[in-house]
Amino acid sequence: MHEPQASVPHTAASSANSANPSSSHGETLVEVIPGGAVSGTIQPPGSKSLTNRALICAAFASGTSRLTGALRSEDTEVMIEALRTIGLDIHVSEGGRSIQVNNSSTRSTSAAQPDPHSLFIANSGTTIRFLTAALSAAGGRYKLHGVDRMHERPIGDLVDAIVPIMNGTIHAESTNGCPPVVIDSAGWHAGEINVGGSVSSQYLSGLMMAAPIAAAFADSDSTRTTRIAVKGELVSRPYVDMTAKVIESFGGAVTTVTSGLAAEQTVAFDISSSVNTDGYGYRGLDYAIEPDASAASYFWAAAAISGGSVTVTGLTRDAMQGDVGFVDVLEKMGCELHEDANGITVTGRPLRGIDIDMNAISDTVQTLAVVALFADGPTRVRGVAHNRFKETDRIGDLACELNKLGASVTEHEDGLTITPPADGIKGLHGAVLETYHDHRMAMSLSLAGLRIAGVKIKNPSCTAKTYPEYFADLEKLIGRSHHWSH
Ligand SMILES: O=C(O)C1=C[C@@H](OP(=O)(O)O)[C@@H](O)[C@H](O)C1
Ligand SMILES: C=C(OP(=O)(O)O)C(=O)O
Repeated sequence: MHEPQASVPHTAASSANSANPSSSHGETLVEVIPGGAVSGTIQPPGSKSLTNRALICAAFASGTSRLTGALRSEDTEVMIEALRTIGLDIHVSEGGRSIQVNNSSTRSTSAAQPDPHSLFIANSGTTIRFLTAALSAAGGRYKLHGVDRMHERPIGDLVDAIVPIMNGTIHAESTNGCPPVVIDSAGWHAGEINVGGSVSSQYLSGLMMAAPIAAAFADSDSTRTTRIAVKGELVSRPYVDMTAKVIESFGGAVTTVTSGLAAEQTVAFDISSSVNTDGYGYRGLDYAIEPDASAASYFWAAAAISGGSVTVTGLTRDAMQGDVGFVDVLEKMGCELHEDANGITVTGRPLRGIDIDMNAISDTVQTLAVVALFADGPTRVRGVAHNRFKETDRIGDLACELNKLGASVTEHEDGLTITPPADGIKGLHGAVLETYHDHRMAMSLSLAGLRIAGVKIKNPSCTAKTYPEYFADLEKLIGRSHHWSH
């Protein structure tokens, strides 16, 4: 797998609502046809973050684990393929929703292996960060590499955190501490870990999940507690709380420490695990995965933009994913919310611009930015400097594309201000928009087409990273076809 591949539908070309193809430059474009209020009920596929966490824990758990409601997409496929490469027996069924991880097989994590395992992880941040930590703890020789953009996404803070506690060598090969990552490890030794948290929370999450793996491979201890302290700021905090919950489901224990820390340490986590008789730090189990809350943001946004009413089922405020908090952002903008045991409904109302810190829910910034085009005044997004290190620069590139639609978007070091035209929607117009191989750019920008004619999204198959069926699902929800052109 080298370039994202999507099973995208080409249905609209023959539909009554579709227009004629408007581009013939050899590129695929998708255009959502403007129409009325979007109302309906939908359930997105499983959470990427939970699927990849559960896969890591299951791979180092005793016995068999069965994950249900899992996500099948490029980001989870590269994780599964990497785990198979090191010897895991993984069966995928029910269209990817069910994943069985059998741990009766022998993992190939011996430091004596002659050649490093070559693990291709495309552009999956969770996969490379979680595996770097887990495999350095398990021991063995690996080279983790991906697409060009992955080799520009930082991992230096994670490598620097591992060096002092690992027996062996680990280094990031590209400039500025970016992948490929080369590991030659005989496992971790005991000791406190310090990690930077200002670029990505995934480093900390990876180390937390790796701690029970390291304990399992230690000769002497059958129980071990590892302290992992964060130096300075910690971004995307809800993902760390999610990590703690997954670790606990698979048999570990996590305690949050906020006092008695050294200078510069802002928070620490004590991860405890006991190694069972099979020699694993985790215990296999049946594990149900929530629908993806970041994916849900597009459908809630569709209601907000169009003045409709959309229910996303399978997600409530009790969800483990912080991104369900996106509904509160929409409420702040004027939308109405309704929650019951079944899910959360957003009903669109006249939208007002807001000033909001989105550090905790940064994957929904692009969704919000598109909703903000239709508000009565400017929206200022703060606290998301880390969005520059994702699939693309999600501040600069986002501002560039929104400006093409007629809004006035200013870039700040930590976010952006989206100012809709003075004459509102009349001042917005269609454009051909770049997606920068960023699934969230494609999914969010396409929503502008719900109310603006001629919004054409380039290379929509990049949604395969986390949501291969996105445009098919959107089409079902909005009840009319979008139009494809080549
Ligand atoms: O831990 C996770 O599952 C994730 C953490 C976030 O990354 P950062 O911590 O880099 O913000 C988020 O953007 C990503 O999509 C998934
Ligand atoms: C940032 C993202 O992914 P990752 O960091 O896991 O590649 C994302 O899915 O928006």
